[in-house]
Amino acid sequence: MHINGESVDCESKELIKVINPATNQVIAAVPKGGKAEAEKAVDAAYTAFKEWSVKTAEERAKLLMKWFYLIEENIEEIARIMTREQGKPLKEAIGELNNANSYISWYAEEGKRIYGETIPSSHPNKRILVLKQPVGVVAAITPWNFPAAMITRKVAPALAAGCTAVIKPASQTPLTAIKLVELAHLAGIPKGVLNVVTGDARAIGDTWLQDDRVRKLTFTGSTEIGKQLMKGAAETVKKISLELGGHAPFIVMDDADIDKAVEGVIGSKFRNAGQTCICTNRIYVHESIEAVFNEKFSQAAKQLRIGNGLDQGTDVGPMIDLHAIDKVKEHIDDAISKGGEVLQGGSRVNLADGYYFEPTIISNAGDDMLCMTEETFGPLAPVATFNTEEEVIERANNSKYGLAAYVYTQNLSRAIRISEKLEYGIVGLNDGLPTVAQAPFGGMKESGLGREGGHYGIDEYLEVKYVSISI
Ligand SMILES: O=CCCC(=O)O
Repeated sequence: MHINGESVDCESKELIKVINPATNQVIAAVPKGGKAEAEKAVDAAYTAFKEWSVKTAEERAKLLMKWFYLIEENIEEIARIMTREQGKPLKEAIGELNNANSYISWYAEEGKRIYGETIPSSHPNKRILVLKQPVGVVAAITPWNFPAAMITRKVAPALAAGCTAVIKPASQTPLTAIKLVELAHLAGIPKGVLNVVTGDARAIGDTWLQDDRVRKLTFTGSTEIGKQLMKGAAETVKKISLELGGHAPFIVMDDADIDKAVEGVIGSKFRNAGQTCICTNRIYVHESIEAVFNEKFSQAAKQLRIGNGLDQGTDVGPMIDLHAIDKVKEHIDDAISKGGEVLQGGSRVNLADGYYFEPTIISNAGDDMLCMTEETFGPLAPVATFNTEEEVIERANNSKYGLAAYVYTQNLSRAIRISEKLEYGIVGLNDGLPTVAQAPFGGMKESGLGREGGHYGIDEYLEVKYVSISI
């Protein structure tokens, strides 16, 4: 762990094993921190806030950019760490790190543009001045599927805004987080500004929820845990951002460029072995193009090479663990029992004791199937058909989730109509990979609160204050 600029152990001396999902081998162990370590991290962040928050944005940007360049210089090494603890192919790990780093450079600049406002007063002898100020200590709880990007997406705007942070990375993927924080210290980011505590999620999370010095909680993970954190944060009325579950529909209209749609859905569905919150979960294809779409989609999925992410040429790595595999199997069994037909894949792959699963396509999907109503979080692509635009919009919106949706069409009016009607925070219009640092990533309904990325993303770490001046 890293607390107050130092690499530290935990009081209990207990350890958590880190397992490579490609081999099921233990590759490292990290301290199992708890309440004591979580408190120490907040002590450090709270103390560091006093000096960090009054630095100029320019000074903070210089340090953030040094961190950016160190990540860039060490990208291959960090990517290997990520692939070994998380499983994703090395090329995806490098892609994630470039994306993660782009949040650091983007926010290093954006921190310089935290503009206030002056508001004309209704009293002739008054002036109103609006200030934006850092919220204070930020607690970031991050998931295993993006071990770097989910951290920088939170802490880059937080630090640029003048906040300090305590991070709890997922127990499956703490090594990338530790490496990133080590590099931050090497870059000269002062001690206490960025702290990482590994260990018991419940003990650490509860400690931070109860601590009123923590003024902001930011979390990416399941809707179930997000709801618990939201309740916990209410005790001390913290600001919160939640990036929760998704159940993305991928709509292919009859006028779509089918090759482009297939390319889009392959990326959107199978990257990270289907384990991203904006992965396509259910596909709706116009009934007139079903046969040709399914043929091309199956052919493309068949080309994907499954293997250890460290091996050259691997397209799809292992899933994170057995639990993840079981959920995919459950969704496939349920779909088959309800009339689904397996066009491609469908089975676990026995390779080096790892958690591999074939990219799987199921046709004849019905709205009553688990995979059409719940987030699968794995490489399963159910394809359903539809007849009219109104019908598909209604079916796409019929979900408690509202994170990302995808639409493929070449008709401009239709593209705009559908994009406006989809109840989702992100719409990929002829675009299967919409995530970038300058755009406001986030969900509607039970997919979350707040936005990460773009100028919206820094507001999450700022308080608005107005000064009423009588002259
Ligand atoms: O899983 C959530 C993040 C997905 C992305 O960054 O595109």
